[in-house]
Amino acid sequence: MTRTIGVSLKMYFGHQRTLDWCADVAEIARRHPAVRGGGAELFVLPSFPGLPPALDLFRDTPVEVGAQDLFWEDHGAYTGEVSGAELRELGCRHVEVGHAERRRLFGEDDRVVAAKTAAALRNGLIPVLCLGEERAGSTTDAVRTCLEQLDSALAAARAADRVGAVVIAYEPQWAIGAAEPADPEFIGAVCGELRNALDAEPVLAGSRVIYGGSAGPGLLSTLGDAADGLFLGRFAHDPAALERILDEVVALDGVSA
Ligand SMILES: O=C[C@H](O)COP(=O)(O)O
Repeated sequence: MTRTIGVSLKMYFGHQRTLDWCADVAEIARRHPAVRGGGAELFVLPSFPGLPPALDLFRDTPVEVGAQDLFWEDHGAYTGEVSGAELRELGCRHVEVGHAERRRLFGEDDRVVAAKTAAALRNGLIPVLCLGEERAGSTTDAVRTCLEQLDSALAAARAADRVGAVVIAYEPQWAIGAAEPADPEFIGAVCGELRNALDAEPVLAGSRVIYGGSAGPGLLSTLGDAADGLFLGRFAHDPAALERILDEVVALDGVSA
């Protein structure tokens, strides 16, 4: 099974540190058996100014580069915004939509998330659609919240008949920026239900369900096949930690082979 491993650098690094991190990760990707053998699909989301140099640094690797946000229109008088059309023109493959921090700090609501998801798909980008409940509770409640968010996020793309493969990043909001991820059994239960929902819709074929929220080395080995991969934040800041996660992909492949 191929594991999808995404990293968002959020706004943690300055420009030079972003370039140094990308160069280190590109060097790992060039030689690591998980990446070379296709066991791991890696995507990296730096800040906007980091995109062109990151695309250059990863050019001779299979690592995909994407953005952390986009605007819902493709062109026009929208000071300060960046369109999906421009991201695609640059060579981006992914774009993150609906992260809890954008909802909480920038007032993005379901309508905005749906418009941005549609803009991503319309421009040939894979939305990394962040879903997750606000407070810790039962798996049933978490699944219900995520399915409602998924439905709402895809509404505008459905209306435009532009639905396609997405990466769902299941991120319980209470586990983001925490010391530990959610309980692996809990993660597996929610990701399993999200997988069932995706499988029920042929138009979403090729979609992935990955887990984010204080994910780091060790989690993937525990999750096994319960999720399609991880969406990493702080615990991928050290490239060596990311390499350990890729080692886990190799070990898991060995187990399932
Ligand atoms: O974008 C990544 C997620 O929000 C997780 O971040 P974190 O691992 O630093 O909690």
